[in-house]
Amino acid sequence: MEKEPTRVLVTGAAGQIGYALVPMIARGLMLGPDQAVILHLLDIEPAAEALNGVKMELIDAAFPLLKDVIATTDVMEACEGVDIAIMLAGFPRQEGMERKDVMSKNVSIYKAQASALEQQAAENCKVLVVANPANTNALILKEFAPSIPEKNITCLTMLDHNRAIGQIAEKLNLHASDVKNVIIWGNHSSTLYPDVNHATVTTTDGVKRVRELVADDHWLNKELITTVQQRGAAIIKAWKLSSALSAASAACDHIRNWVLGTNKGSWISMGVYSDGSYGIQHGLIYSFPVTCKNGEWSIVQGLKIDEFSRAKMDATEKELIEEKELAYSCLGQSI
Ligand SMILES: NC(=O)c1ccc[n+]([C@@H]2O[C@H](COP(=O)([O-])OP(=O)(O)OC[C@H]3O[C@@H](n4cnc5c(N)ncnc54)[C@H](O)[C@@H]3O)[C@@H](O)[C@H]2O)c1
Ligand SMILES: O=C(O)C[C@H](O)C(=O)O
Repeated sequence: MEKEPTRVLVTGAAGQIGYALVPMIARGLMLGPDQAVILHLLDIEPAAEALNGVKMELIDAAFPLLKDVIATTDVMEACEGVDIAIMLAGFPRQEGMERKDVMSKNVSIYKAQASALEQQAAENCKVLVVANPANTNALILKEFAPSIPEKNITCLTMLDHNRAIGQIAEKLNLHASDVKNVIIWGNHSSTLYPDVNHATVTTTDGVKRVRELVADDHWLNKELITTVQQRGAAIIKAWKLSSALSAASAACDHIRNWVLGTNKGSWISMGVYSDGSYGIQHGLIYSFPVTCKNGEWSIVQGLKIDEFSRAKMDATEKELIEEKELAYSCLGQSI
């Protein structure tokens, strides 16, 4: 029997990540090659014509898995019955800005859209926030949509995870698929911590630890960390716009792993609700290593954390606590 189509909401769908992402979803890159989809595309009134253009192109591509496209500027209509919500809506930063500089514009969108999702989405809707500041937007969405289970609200750090893998693969002259189990801890910001202490590489001589194979602590503890932390800014500088195809691809990786499960022996990084694991403040949306099974993520437990890692994990936690305060003050509310 044919599976029911999955309804996928993409907010900010007329923007540049939206334009890269919707064909990936319609081709089955997010939910698999046997899962039909109905796309719900939302943008604001000034972008309505562009949104309609995206819809026209989706129809013209005649994707076999795409059963329908709803393109609207009405948030309540867009959220109706959705099983998955990819939140791109917001304003990207420009050269010279930190991601939290777009805070005041963007958090208010997440407060407003929280109640639409709460009222209209399917019961177990999975939410991925991509728009920056991603962790704090997700936190605001969670706080203003109290009936959505906390486990269903996540943010994207898979792009940073893939960036770290890409850098290690280049350094070792291997393919990205040979590298696994890097970790992104914390905030999707310039304080994020790419941890390679548990990462491994598959070589013709078997599985090796990244630290041993790279054998260059200066590169691992300094250059790699700074490159991943600053990669978003480097792309804005080079391309004049923020990353789009890699962000869209990472969003597909995040949802695919969450819904279909992580590969045996591998984890991914996801910004998720902290249950206090690794001493991180309860309730923050913090990036952890997670495995996924039966549509649920769980934080990988028991990893050894050295002093260097602890300090970096605490610094990015501290920034998230400050961002939470700033977000509430932007909304004119106290925590
Ligand atoms: N987490 C990550 O790894 C990551 C990676 C790349 C980009 N981003 C962020 O993703 C966001 C989107 O980036 P982009 O390059 O596609 O930006 P963009 O400006 O091209 O697109 C954003 C779209 O959102 C729409 N929008 C604004 N307010 C809205 C609202 N209230 N409801 C619905 N739509 C609304 C805009 O009209 C626009 O079409 C930015 O905040 C960017 O910084 C995050
Ligand atoms: O850096 C940005 O502002 C965009 C995005 O968050 C990225 O990491 O590429």
